[in-house]
Amino acid sequence: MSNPFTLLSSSSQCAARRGELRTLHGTVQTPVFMPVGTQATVKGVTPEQVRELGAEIILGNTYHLYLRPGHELIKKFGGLHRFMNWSGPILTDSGGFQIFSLQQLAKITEEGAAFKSHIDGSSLFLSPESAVAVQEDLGADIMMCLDTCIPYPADYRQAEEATELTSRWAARCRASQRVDGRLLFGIIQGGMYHDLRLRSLAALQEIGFDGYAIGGLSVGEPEELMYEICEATAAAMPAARARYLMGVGTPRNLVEAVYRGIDMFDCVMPTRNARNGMLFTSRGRLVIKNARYQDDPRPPDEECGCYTCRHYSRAYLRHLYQAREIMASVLMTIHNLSYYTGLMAAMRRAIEEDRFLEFYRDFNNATNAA
Ligand SMILES: CNc1nc2c(CCNC[C@]34C[C@H]5C[C@H](C[C@H](C5)C3)C4)c3nc(N)[nH]c(=O)c3cc2[nH]1
Ligand SMILES: [Zn+2]
Repeated sequence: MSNPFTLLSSSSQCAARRGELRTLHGTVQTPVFMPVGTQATVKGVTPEQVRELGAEIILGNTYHLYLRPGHELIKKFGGLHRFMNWSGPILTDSGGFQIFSLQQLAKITEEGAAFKSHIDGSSLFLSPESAVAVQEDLGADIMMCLDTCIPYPADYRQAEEATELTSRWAARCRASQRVDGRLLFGIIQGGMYHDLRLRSLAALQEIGFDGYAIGGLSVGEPEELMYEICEATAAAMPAARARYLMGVGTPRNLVEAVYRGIDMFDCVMPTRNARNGMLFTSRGRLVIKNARYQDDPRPPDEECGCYTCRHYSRAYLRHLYQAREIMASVLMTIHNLSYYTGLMAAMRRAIEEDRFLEFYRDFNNATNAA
């Protein structure tokens, strides 16, 4: 299998690296942040706005689309790209995480995961084979194996059993995949146990995947522990393949993880927090409903060139938010996603110019000062 990832340059100072990932719908520059489009839309913004604010690839989800409107309907409409009018790459998660985060409703067996729909309570089942088939019906460019996301904390035996099941499911995902140029990533589990992480990675490499994800992090563990597991696992992952840290994270998390050699990220924070009136800026976070912004004429972030920062004041955004206007979510989502894509572009440039350590220090000084 040819390798879709090209390593363009590596920092001489740390594990940060600059690459590109070729997919059927275009090439993605890494490190990259992938905005989340849970139900076939990046909430509150059009695909044109998502493209305009700098996103190259978005994330969809098997679990939600499997439930509503159903992957057969989307397939009938030509797949997720046509259905949602997004012509760029799409990565879909397998649904493993949702099934386990809806823990109380799921029953895990060797065969797969039986669970109750959170929409109408109907009984559903996802096997490794059906999870891959649904992602193929959706037309995903990058698919994720069905895995068991180990909760935190978990004892060694629980983590070991779940990790070994994830490896057996990964082999079934790979074996059931159609040969049509779409990419399939394996997901490393292992809980917070280094030996299980290495065992999980070795089992996935034995099967062979187009890229590898670090799963089972950002599940409530202390940030320092997330960095420790991320660092040790990334260092053991094949340098020639893309590395995806699932569900991460805050701007600081992204910088710390790129420093440790991660290439790809997804997180609901920029979009979800925007809808809750929380803005990310180069000077730290800004909670727009705070009375201090009532007559503040400045844009959210004076160093940001996004549509929202070019045209609107904090006072106006606070007014919209207090008035529960739809435009509040639209404008603040545009800013937060622009901030995230801007941060990734700045990191890509810093790695290209081999000055990532300087970038890392400046970022910490700016956000610590806030
Ligand atoms: C937040 N921390 C975290 N996330 C995680 C995810 C989901 C990634 N985002 C996809 C997702 C998840 C939800 C919310 C949105 C849309 C859709 C449903 C797909 C992003 C994970 N997904 C899988 N398959 N396995 C994990 O171990 C895992 C660990 C995570 N740790
Ligand atoms: Zn902005």
